[in-house]
Amino acid sequence: MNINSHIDHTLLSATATERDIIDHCNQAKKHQFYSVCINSCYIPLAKQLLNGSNVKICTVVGFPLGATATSSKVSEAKQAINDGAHEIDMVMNLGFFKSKNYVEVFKDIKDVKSAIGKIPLKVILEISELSKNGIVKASEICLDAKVDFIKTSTGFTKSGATLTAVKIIRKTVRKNCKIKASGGIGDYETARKYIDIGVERIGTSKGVAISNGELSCADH
Ligand SMILES: O=C[C@H](O)COP(=O)(O)O
Repeated sequence: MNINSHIDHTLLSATATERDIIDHCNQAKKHQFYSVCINSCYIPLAKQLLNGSNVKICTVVGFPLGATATSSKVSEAKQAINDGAHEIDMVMNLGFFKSKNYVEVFKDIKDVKSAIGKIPLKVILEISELSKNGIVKASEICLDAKVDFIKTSTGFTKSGATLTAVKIIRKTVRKNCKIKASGGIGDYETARKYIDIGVERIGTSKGVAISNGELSCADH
């Protein structure tokens, strides 16, 4: 199984330089990752670097807190698509969610989904901040909003993806939504475990290590 085709090769650091982005995009082309996942300021540069390749551009919206106004998230998403993004990863409004203001959580997501049309939308739940019941409820809201992927984590909190959380999401959404596991996935064996339980996409800043791990496994 070619795990590289499941990887969103991620570089979301606030201090990422143009040189870093150039190197990142070159890695993505060399390893044929599904996409690069980068901050929106670098979409034009990535578009230029990836022109003619199969590597897609994914960016983040309302990242990493999810606490920006819905209108800001919509505007961010539209601008990103205009600049060349192929997929949008938005962060759910955790404050609204913990306030049990589920209608506003839904509207926040639905407004972005409506604004971007057929462009795939992934919604980041930030599972480290949620109970098991919270993961179920957030997944149900995402289902109602007809998002394309549910994504586990930003990678910017104390912990990231867990197999347990992915299993809860999958049990909730069944085959009605894809799952992206992200945050703390740094080696081939771990990435493979997520793929084996039905995760369609891996968000990771360690794509090269994972890819090399697959190669060394294949050699044995
Ligand atoms: O997918 C987005 C995450 O930021 C990647 O997290 P990571 O740096 O722990 O691989």
